[in-house]
Amino acid sequence: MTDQADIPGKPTSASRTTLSHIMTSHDTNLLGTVHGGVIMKLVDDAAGAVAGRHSGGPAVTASMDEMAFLEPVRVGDLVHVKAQVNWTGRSSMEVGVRVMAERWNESTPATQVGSAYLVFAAVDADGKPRRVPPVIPETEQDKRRYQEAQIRRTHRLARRRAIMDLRESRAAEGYED
Ligand SMILES: CC(=O)SCCNC(=O)CCNC(=O)[C@H](O)C(C)(C)COP(=O)(O)OP(=O)(O)OC[C@H]1O[C@@H](n2cnc3c(N)ncnc32)[C@H](O)[C@@H]1OP(=O)(O)O
Repeated sequence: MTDQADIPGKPTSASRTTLSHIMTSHDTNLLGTVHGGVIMKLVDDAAGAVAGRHSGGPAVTASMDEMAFLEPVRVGDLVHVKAQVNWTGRSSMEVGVRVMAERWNESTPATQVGSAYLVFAAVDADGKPRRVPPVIPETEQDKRRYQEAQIRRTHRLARRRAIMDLRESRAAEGYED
């Protein structure tokens, strides 16, 4: 991999994307509202487009966390999935997603119905991580999101390290689970 300092940065706005979709009866759960998995698919699609655009090539979902469903989504809702790169590491990008919904045939303002944070890894033709351009936050909101993403990154790594340490110590004590 080349040194990241060689890769010019890209502003947040260069890859920010909105994916819009009208919910139909095919999207419902047994309660009659829209299935959470349908929303998660749209979230992954929008975030994947952003990660691909920012990194200039293929990118895969490494994790999805903090998927929050704030309000039920209904048949006939026009859903807008807004995604942007919040933060970049060496080969990974945190993409923040905000899910908005409005009635498809009414001019009332859209309300927020969900949010999520996903980590994508940019990969080469062999599926190995490759370096990504550093994201350049532009607005104060972008800068806040960058700082918050760094906090989430620190917590993800600390949680993973703590769990690995626990497993290693249990294995050393002879536990086989
Ligand atoms: C768009 C789609 O639908 S893709 C389909 C679903 N996704 C997939 O199939 C991906 C399957 N997973 C993989 O291919 C691999 O695990 C990869 C590419 C994500 C990571 O590969 P690894 O060999 O573990 O590479 P490595 O440990 O160097 O991680 C690469 C980067 O991803 C980050 N990363 C890896 N796993 C995770 C995770 N679970 N959560 C958050 N970040 C992660 C690392 O911190 C690292 O970031 P950095 O380079 O910015 O420091």
